[in-house]
Amino acid sequence: MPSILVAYYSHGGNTRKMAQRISQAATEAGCQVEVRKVTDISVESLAQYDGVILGSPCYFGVMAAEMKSFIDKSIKLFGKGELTGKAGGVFCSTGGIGGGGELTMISLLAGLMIHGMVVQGSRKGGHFGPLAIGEPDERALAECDQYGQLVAGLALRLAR
Ligand SMILES: Cc1cc2nc3c(=O)[nH]c(=O)nc-3n(C[C@H](O)[C@H](O)[C@H](O)COP(=O)(O)O)c2cc1C
Repeated sequence: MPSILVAYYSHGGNTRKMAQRISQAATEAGCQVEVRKVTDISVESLAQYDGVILGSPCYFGVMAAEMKSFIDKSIKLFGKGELTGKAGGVFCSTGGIGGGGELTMISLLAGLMIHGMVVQGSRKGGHFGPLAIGEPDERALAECDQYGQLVAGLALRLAR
């Protein structure tokens, strides 16, 4: 069974709620999933998973500093390509439409892609990943469900 880490930063709880919902959906889709706050884990631990999903609130149009610091520290895994070929995905919580949520997700995706990860997009809803405006509502939670299933499906196909 492929393993997935959902690693997030959250101060107010909105991004954490998305992380939990994505985790639940990916678990139901057949993966073993762990949810962790980025400030509680080491970057070295990333290497043990088949997939990694990163989530951050949008702060001043970009990801939170705690998440950027975590991604920067992942340079330790870059040299040997320890994340290359793994499944990846992202999500974001923002304060308002046009507040930088998509920019935040694209920069999160860049972090995964630069490691050589295979990232999941979406035809429906948020194309770059689930995006919540404030506390995740039913629309955002449905996107989290769909996205958790998609990334789990990707991890399952890559593990074959
Ligand atoms: C320091 C800070 C900067 C923020 N900057 C933005 C911003 O540029 N655009 C926006 O839409 N929301 C912004 N917000 C709002 C947060 O993205 C939003 O409240 C989010 O849901 C917080 O997620 P959390 O509950 O997981 O911490 C900012 C919030 C804080 C605390």
